[in-house]
Amino acid sequence: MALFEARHLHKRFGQQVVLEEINLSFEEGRLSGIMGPNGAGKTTCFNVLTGRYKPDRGQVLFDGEDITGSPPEKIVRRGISRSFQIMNLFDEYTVLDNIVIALPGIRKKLTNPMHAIDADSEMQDRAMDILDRVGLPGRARTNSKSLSYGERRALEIGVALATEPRLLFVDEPTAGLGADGTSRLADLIQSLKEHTTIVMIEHDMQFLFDVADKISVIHWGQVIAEGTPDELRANPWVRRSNLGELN
Ligand SMILES: Nc1ncnc2c1ncn2[C@@H]1O[C@H](COP(=O)(O)OP(=O)(O)OP(=O)(O)O)[C@@H](O)[C@H]1O
Repeated sequence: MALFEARHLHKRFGQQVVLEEINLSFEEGRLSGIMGPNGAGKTTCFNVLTGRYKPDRGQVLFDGEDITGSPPEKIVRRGISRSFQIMNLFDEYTVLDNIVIALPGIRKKLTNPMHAIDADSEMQDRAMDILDRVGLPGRARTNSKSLSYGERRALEIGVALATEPRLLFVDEPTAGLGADGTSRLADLIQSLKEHTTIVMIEHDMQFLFDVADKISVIHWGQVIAEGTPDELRANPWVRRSNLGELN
């Protein structure tokens, strides 16, 4: 059984049907990619899958349970986390504190998190482990506003990992990164894949084809092609389409 499934999702905004009939399934331990032309509805689909929008029809199942229409905070508690396309960090806090305040249980444990964080060595250790995973251990005490763009993206993924998700949704992680940043991010994603199930929207097809185990192409509100990177490279529609350079 797939860890996560979307069945017959339909979503419209006013008269505009954005998701017509979306069916997706994501296997545990895999990296699943979603691609498609601009405006195809990829982010809307993520918003429905992670509880930000309710679908007009259809079902979302996580680990066999129906989570359709559950609010985002409930979905996070079930083990689904999301790293946003738009940066979502506390700029005035250190890199380490950004992770600590995302850890589960922090709000319960400390009445005033920012004042007591330094005294809580268990939380600090957990946060340092996450910074190790995302390649930022040397930046723990740096103010997050001083990070480079690529480091911010890595920290954002760290914040999403802090909730200890079983499933991590990542929206366009390479957006705004140069060649070096993209290559570092590819290494990071490859190492995260070993422990976390990931679903990723990505425009950079070369990047996606390098890291994904399976890719779904969304167009006209439907999944129009699906398969391994090799299968998709051979797919006549994908080859003919103007989605990007597949080589
Ligand atoms: N909250 C909203 N209200 C009205 N229309 C919306 C809303 N969110 C998205 N849309 C519309 O839905 C369509 C799909 O947008 P969406 O952002 O999901 O596409 P996308 O595939 O993620 O695009 P891109 O690749 O450019 O990020 C667009 O026409 C957009 O204007």
